[in-house]
Amino acid sequence: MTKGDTAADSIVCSDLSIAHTDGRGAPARVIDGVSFTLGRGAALILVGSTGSGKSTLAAALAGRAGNGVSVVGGDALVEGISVRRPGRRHRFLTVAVGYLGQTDGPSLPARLTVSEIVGEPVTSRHRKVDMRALALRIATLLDELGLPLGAAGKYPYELSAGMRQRVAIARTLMLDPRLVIADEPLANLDVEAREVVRAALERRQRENEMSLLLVANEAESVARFDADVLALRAGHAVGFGHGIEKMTWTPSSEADRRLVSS
Ligand SMILES: Nc1ncnc2c1ncn2[C@@H]1O[C@H](COP(=O)(O)OP(=O)(O)OP(=O)(O)O)[C@@H](O)[C@H]1O
Repeated sequence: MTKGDTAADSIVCSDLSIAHTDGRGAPARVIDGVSFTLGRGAALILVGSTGSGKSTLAAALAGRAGNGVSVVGGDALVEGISVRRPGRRHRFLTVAVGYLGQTDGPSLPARLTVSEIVGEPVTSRHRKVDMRALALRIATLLDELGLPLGAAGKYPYELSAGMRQRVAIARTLMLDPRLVIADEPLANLDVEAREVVRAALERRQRENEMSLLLVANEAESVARFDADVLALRAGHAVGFGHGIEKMTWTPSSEADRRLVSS
């Protein structure tokens, strides 16, 4: 597949297993045999208690699994690219998929301005950059996300936690990704800012058929993005359905059900 092609589905995850190794003992499986399909322009919300593997799965699907994390079974095609063996197409995967990690907002690079942070996906990939066009694009994104005029020149320490989170989201959207994978995108946001972020994502879903995979333990986003819900417990899929009401659960998943409906 070249950059212009579009895979029929955004994600086809087939019996995927992922392990963490700390360099000492045997690898520990943190995702075990997970399967699902995310269609073009559709949304999937990952739910589950802490440590259930949501962040590990999200990062691996985005091609951003860290050191010591590896696919040990099955595979996932993300925008047509195997996350198990992406090879030279890893670069394309990171362009096609806008990724927001759980700590991206709180840990923005301290020495860069907001403008440099949001523009980095462009400046790090292209030798020649039209700086005026880039500045305009950054300003438009910041404005869409409700950040004040003047934020572009500020450093992370000058911003509130909610502003930093929205800067990280602007960076995620910078390259107009086909798919956004975002780990707790609404963390640190007040009600108003949550709505601004949901609107920005939903508009791209509706107008550009951008697909969404979100880690989010909250019901409002499920309805807003008309999402499928996949519940994880200890790396296993224990519930799945379109919207919370229509989920099918494995037996003995009472606690997981309460987590989703709360
Ligand atoms: N770098 C790592 N090395 C070894 N084990 C890890 C590493 N990162 C996470 N784990 C383990 O993998 C499992 C899944 O963690 P993960 O962060 O993916 O879960 P989560 O559902 O996203 O949790 P949370 O909601 O707290 O973010 C946990 O048991 C965790 O301890």
